[in-house]
Amino acid sequence: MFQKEVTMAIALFVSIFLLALPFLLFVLLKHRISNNGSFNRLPPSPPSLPLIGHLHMLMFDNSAPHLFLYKLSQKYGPLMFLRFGFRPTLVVSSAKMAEEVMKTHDLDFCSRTNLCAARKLSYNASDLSFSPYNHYWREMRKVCVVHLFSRVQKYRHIREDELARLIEKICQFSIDSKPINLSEAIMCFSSLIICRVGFGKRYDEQGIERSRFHRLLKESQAILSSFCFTDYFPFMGWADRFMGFLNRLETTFKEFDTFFQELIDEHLDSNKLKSEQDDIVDVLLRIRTDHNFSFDPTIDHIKAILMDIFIAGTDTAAATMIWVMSFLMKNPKCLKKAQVEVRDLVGEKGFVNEDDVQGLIYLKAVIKETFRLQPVAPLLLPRETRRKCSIGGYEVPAKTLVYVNAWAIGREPEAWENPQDFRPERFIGSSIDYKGLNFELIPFGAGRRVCPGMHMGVAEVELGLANLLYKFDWEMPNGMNREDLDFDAVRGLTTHKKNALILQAKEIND
Ligand code: HEM
Repeated sequence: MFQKEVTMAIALFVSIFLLALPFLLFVLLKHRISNNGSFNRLPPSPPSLPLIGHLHMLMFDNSAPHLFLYKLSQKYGPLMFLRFGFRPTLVVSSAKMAEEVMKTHDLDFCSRTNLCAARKLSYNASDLSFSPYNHYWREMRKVCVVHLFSRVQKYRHIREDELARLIEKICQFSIDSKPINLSEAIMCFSSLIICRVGFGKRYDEQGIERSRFHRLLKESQAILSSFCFTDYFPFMGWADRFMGFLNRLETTFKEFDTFFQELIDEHLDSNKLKSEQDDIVDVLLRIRTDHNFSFDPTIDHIKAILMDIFIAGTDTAAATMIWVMSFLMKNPKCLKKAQVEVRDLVGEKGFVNEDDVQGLIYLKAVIKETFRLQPVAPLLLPRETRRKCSIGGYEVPAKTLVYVNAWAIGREPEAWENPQDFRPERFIGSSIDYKGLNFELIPFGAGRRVCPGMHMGVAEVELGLANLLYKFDWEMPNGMNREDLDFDAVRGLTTHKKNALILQAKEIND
């Protein structure tokens, strides 16, 4: 899809290029002059074409963006400068440079860029994920961390309840000796948790509301990873309109807005605001009136934060669980070790709770190793430089789009002994963690923009996996063996496994 759009973009360009050539040469010359020759000090860059820069390279490469950028960085180094249309882009591909960007120069690199779809869906960047670094973001993030993201323990009963239901579902497949589509079951588990935590609702698994929720989630993910001309060529808004992108964006936004408005109205009507078991909509409505903001918070601000939770919180945890289970299936020794650990620790109790999970050293190491090899947001979220700055001996212009390639960093030979092995043991007894302090492992990012939902996501992943390993033995379905398991990924905001993980579960008490 993305490639088709890029091909059309290039076709359009070829046709207007010759007409616009004199004007473009003038703009280019002016740009060089205004940069005062600073082009010489930019990080290394592959040869580029006039106007489109390096966009054509994306077109001729079939791989996902993090793989494409990784391959290029092998040749041009850990700091690489690209230009996608009119947008200067910096690609960071080593732990050392990531530390420069997200720690030493975090204040210069901690803004977000103004991308067309993200701006619209985030109510003009009134959320946390896509807001530029400014006073609004600082205040909103502080309030959300204190009142929302710190409530991990409050939602423990929801996670444990949904897990019990997931286990029941898998047991049924096990009794019927039928293989289960684990990808689907885990996605369902994760989205039920986020709906209950976020909106206080348990959507019926087959219900209309649930399919509405899923359709909106899929559409928003697709739109956010689609190619939009204006993001790279500011004067090409007409092309987005012509290709129907703006209509699609407007329709999706309206559907979202209606969905959130209905949720908010229901919460206001049901007068739940003083309830003990309040969900995130309740909390947001309450802090809107109780907290002394320096700006006037509106219902649109609340909707924007809900959008964040909806998009950032739903499938990240599920994708992580699916990748971990895939890695374990491929590596039966690791699977066995993880199962022995959890069964020894929990004994006959019948269920692993969140306190038990704290004692699981090997499983935590397996999760870290999976994050090293397959972070679910391999390019994190793109950042933008707030001003011209120097890094690694090079100069980076203001308003440069910055991609930190966490996927490339996880495979960096300098950072790991034998980076090609699968070997969770490397993390046992090691102080390396994913909390944003060790730049060789940054699946949640680092610095001011580090993921605020990390603890919520990890709680769900650890609890879910511990129980899947405790309750069941896992085998490939009839006719398949471990060699058939692939690790192909679909490109998108979150990297999902391309082919569903279908396994045969066997309850250990059988
Ligand atoms: C395993 C699960 C998760 C992973 C791997 C993950 C990963 C990430 C990454 C890589 C970023 C970008 C960090 C950066 O730019 O440096 C991010 C940002 C963010 N995440 Fe997560 N995330 C997860 C779960 C969650 C959950 C459960 C929520 C909410 C309930 C959430 C909310 C957010 C928000 C709001 C941001 C934007 C922060 C900002 O720009 O200020 N995430 N996440």
